[in-house]
Formats: sequence, C-alpha cells, structure tokens
Amino acid sequence: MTSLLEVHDVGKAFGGVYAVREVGLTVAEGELRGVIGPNGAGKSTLFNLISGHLLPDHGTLTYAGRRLERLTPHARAKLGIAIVFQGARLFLGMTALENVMVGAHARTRHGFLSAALRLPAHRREERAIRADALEALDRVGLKDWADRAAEELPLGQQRSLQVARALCARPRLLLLDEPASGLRAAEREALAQLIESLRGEGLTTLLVEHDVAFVARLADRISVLDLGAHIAEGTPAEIRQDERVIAAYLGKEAA
Ligand SMILES: Nc1ncnc2c1ncn2[C@@H]1O[C@H](COP(=O)(O)OP(=O)(O)OP(=O)(O)O)[C@@H](O)[C@H]1O
Repeated sequence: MTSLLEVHDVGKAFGGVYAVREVGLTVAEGELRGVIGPNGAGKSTLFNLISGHLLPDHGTLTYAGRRLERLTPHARAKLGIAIVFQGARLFLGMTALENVMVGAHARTRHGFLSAALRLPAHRREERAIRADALEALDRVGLKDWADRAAEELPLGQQRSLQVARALCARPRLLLLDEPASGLRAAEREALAQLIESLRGEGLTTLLVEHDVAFVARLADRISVLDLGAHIAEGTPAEIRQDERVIAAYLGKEAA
C-alpha cells in the first residue's frame, strides 16, 4: 500500500521537556488512522506538527513524497491537508454556506482581499466556490441548513459544519483534533457515521481523540502515545490487548 503521510522520528520540546519525542508513524492512502493517549501524551503537539502550527526540533514529515517540516500551515493546506481544530470556532453572523466558503479560500488563486472587493474574475471563482461549498454541505448532510445562521445549528451540526469547511478545500488528508469532544451520545453517533462515510469515499484521515471507544470503532489502525513517546501501534483489537497501552491508561487512572 502506498503511504500518504510519513512521520519519522519527530521531536518537539517546550522549555527543555519533550512533549513529543522520537515519534514515527506511516499513514497509508485511504487509511483512517487513530491517535490516542492519556492526558498530556502529546496528541495535540503531534497534530500541530503535522498541520504546521508547530515546527519539530528534529525529525521529518513527508506527505505525498514532499517534505513538510518547514512549510507553513497555509502551504500544507494548498498541498491538500485540511484541519478541523479542537474547539474551532465558526464565524458567527455568517450562514452555514458562507462558513464553508471560507474553507475554500486556501485554494483560490486571487486571495481573500480581491474576493472581498468582488473583482470580475472573482465572481466566476466565487460561483465555483459556492457550488463546492454546497457540495461539501451535502457530503456532511447539512444542505438544508445552508442559509441558516451558523450559530443556530445544534453543536453536533456545528461540528459537521467544521468538517464541511475542511472538505471544501478538497483535501487529500483530513486532520481531526478531538472532533467528538463535548458532544452528546446521539451527536457522537452522527459524527461517527459522517467520518465513516468519508472513509468510504477514500479520504485519508488522521483522527486524534481522547475518546478511545470512538476511535476504536472507526480507525483501521491506532497509534498510541504516552508521555510524548509512541508506545504502540496496531488494529483496534490489538491495541485493546496491548499491555503497555493498558498500563498507560490504568496508570493515569490510578494517579
Ligand atoms: N505550548 C506549550 N508550551 C509548554 N508546554 C506544552 C505546550 N504544548 C504542550 N505542552 C506540554 O506538552 C505535553 C503534551 O501536551 P499535549 O497537549 O500535546 O498532550 P495531549 O495528549 O494532547 O493532552 P490532552 O489529551 O490533555 O489534550 C504536556 O505535558 C503539555 O503540558
């Protein structure tokens, strides 16, 4: 299987303490990879190293054969890496559709300013973006909500809207940071089904999540971090039985 993302030996320290050290993982094209770990394991740090919001102290990141580690988040977005951040905000006062259209900005030629000025070449582009945004809303089951104010959507649908925003940039790799956090059971279920349907479409996804059951249900393979180190990788069934993983979680509970 061809790999889309290769993280090799990355490390990142804050004030001399490693939040992530010597972490490596390879994500195959079309794979849904989960990343789990107890509090402070380094999940968010790893996520930000892949998105480009943090730069590694050492190690390499390769995406579709290109080295990433010195590229800005914007450059990575242009290569097809889309992000749904933990607790990301929607633009209030904008409709669901407008919120998604902002997500297409990463791949427009003219940039946000000329879009705001509504130059002629832009109107064409704007129409195309609008069509893409409607398609993205449709993919996440929110087409009927297109013209509603984003803040009117229930929390679960706001999360789906964030996914639509990421999809509008036509990503090849989708990064999800704790997408289920704060959701109720029914909302969680709907989100799981959405992520499953995107996997069915062949979208490669990295899912960083606190909720182990949520990840175990969805992921092809799971990488486990503890105290910044990569301690295990395998299928959900393998991970559930891995003694280092059990010890890492039990250790945290005991503490
Ligand atoms: N910007 C930062 N400055 C200083 N320390 C940081 C910073 N970001 C993370 N850390 C530290 O790095 C370690 C890993 O944190 P990280 O947030 O990556 O873990 P996590 O697995 O996402 O945890 P959680 O599940 O609690 O969100 C923690 O000890 C944290 O305090």
